[in-house]
Amino acid sequence: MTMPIETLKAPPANRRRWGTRGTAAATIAARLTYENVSHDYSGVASIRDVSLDVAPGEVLCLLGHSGCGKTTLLRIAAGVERQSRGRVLINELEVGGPQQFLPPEKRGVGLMFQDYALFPHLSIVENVMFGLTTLPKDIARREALGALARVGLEGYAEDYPHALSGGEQQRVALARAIAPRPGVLLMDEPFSGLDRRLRDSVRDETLSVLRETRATCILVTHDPEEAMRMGDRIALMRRGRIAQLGTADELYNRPSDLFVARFFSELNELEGSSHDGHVETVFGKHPAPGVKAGDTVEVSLRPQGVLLGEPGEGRPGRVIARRFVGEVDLIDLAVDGIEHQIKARIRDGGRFAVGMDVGVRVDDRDVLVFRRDEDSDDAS
Ligand SMILES: Nc1ncnc2c1ncn2[C@@H]1O[C@H](COP(=O)(O)OP(=O)(O)OP(=O)(O)O)[C@@H](O)[C@H]1O
Repeated sequence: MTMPIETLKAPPANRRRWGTRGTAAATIAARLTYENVSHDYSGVASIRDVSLDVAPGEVLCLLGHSGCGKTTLLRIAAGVERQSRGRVLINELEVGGPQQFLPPEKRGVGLMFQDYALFPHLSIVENVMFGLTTLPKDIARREALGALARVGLEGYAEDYPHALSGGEQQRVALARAIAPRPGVLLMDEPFSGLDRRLRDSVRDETLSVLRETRATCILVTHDPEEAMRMGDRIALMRRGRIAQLGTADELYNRPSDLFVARFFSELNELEGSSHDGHVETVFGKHPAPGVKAGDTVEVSLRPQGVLLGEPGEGRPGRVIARRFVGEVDLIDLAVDGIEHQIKARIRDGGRFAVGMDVGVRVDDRDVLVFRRDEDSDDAS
């Protein structure tokens, strides 16, 4: 399509900037609680007995593969979906459950969706005023302009959504979500429509707006890095349940099972024998607190924990393939005593040419040991 030349002119520099930090209107953060919530769609379970307490002002990331129930859990808190069992409470008041069911507009909950859901026929400021219908019009307009100023777009108040880039529309959607000062803000994949280059700065600015508003926030994402950057805690979901709840550090360094570990990193599988307090692999002994001799164990090795050196420095190995992927090289290795190839992520890996003999050691912090659980598998 040919665009008229005047619509192609570059945006003024200040249009790319967000507003002044510290100027977003603060809210009274609320506590959001799910109590044994389950949900079925036509008899098929999508949420299974989820209990979760989100503290006032906390940013909690709901993380998981497609179809694991993240959006459904969000919709249940918003009141746009009615759960089959269990209760949702805001500040200890039942807002969805057997006693009462409050509609979305009565819950003090703000929503922000992946597609931003701006109304094309309303101007930017009218879009932001949309959730402020209980206020007199002049006050609603002032609040909306204040929220737009915080995201750096007050100069575009009278424009229409189609004139804005995807990143700017995202900022309008954020302004609209915070303008009514919700106690709880629910965000469904709010950055997924943005290109990678823009995403990092938009995430940081959004987080800073969230901190200023002090709203309690649940943010849905399928991207582990995003969850680690944004969340005070992460709830990793699997098939309608919470697989693990904790800080990024806890989930990454102390994953409760292989599913959680695999979500955050590619893994090499190793044969290992169990002993009291440690396991033994071709790379030697690795600490494994809680493991007893004779336990059936699954041993995995993160590619970033593979250390390469001169032949003789560790287990004999050979470089089979190498690919430079930016910050690291991905190296496939044949290692003496292991039938399958081992993957390594190596900084400055250019010195390891294909065919070269190397010595292979491992960093024990990247050796993960799980006692085998008969029910465990890796599906979402
Ligand atoms: N309106 C619906 N009717 C029937 N089944 C549904 C409906 N909405 C969701 N489901 C099913 O419920 C399960 C959970 O869906 P949900 O959208 O909550 O997952 P999700 O983790 O948000 O996935 P995605 O990341 O792809 O959005 C899926 O199996 C999905 O097919």
